[in-house]
Amino acid sequence: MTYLDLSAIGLRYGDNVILDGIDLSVEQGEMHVLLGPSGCGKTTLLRSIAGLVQPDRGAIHLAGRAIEMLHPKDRGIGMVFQHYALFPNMTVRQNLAFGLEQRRLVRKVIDEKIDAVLEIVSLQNKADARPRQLSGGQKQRVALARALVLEPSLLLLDEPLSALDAQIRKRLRDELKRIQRRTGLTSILVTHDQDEALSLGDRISVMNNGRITQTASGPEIFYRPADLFVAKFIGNANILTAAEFSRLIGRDFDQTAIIHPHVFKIGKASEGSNLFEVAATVVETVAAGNVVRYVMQANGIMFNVEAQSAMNEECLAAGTGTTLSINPSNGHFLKEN
Ligand SMILES: Nc1ncnc2c1ncn2[C@@H]1O[C@H](COP(=O)(O)OP(=O)(O)OP(=O)(O)O)[C@@H](O)[C@H]1O
Repeated sequence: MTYLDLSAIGLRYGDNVILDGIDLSVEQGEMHVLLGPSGCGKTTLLRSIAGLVQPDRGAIHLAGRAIEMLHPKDRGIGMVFQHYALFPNMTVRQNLAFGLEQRRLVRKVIDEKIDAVLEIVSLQNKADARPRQLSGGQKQRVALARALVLEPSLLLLDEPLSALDAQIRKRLRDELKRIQRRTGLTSILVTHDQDEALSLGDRISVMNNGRITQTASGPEIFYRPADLFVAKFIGNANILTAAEFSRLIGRDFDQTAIIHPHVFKIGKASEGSNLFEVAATVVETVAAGNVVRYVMQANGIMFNVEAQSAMNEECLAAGTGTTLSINPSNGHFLKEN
């Protein structure tokens, strides 16, 4: 069931079109990710939903109610930003109590709600700490708890992990997914990081120049990008023009081929199959833990190949000749303009 519905949202700043007629439906309980390069309008779209920016046109419905004319505080929407914006002189409990006190709830109810949400974000033992005594990851969990404790009907997350270092970022990413599943809170998360989008999003909308180019599940976006922009932005697929792919496989072909590096198999094709076989030369080898990444060349075309590596198994050295097989049904093909 559609829970949040955006229809024809448009916004200009002067002559610049920032949001160019955005239509988007988000299901109840969904974690929806807005993914796109810097400046494509992700944050502006998120702020439009929250009411912090007023679009020039379009309608926004949340749980069946038109909200585009409502004041931000009347929309029942929670927001978490990249920078935590916690009150530095207040404890974690006081930071969380702030919004609840404004709602004039009695102390006992406030404390119960705070305890419940601290348990969700695993910070029960930090209730009396001040922000300066917390790590970046813990501060961001407090910021998340502060939004959750107000029981919003929609949660908006604007690059919530991007100020954190790589290891904490990955841990908090997994935790965020767990918390979102546990609370069942309909959420929209903005990021420009494809790994984050693919691991967090039930569905992903890829944005470019104020438009949504594709909305689909992570695997669909990854393996079946709707256009070249999405193909280039997501993952590390080999993108070969029709002419290049024709040269590679030695047959006429009239579409751009999107072939992920792990789709190439090292070794001969099994007989009777419809696999293509090409003779290739290893140009470069990088052993990266459980995978080996190769740059290979065949018929004058360079491309990336990725193979699983086993312990005690030699990788192919640069200069080695090998045979590659490709199953075209594991590739994705786009008509050329
Ligand atoms: N108040 C404003 N006045 C004029 N232009 C603005 C304003 N706010 C944003 N913009 C412009 O709108 C465009 C979209 O900005 P937005 O912050 O939504 O992009 P984004 O996709 O979130 O980028 P990033 O990932 O870098 O945060 C940018 O070109 C930006 O310069």
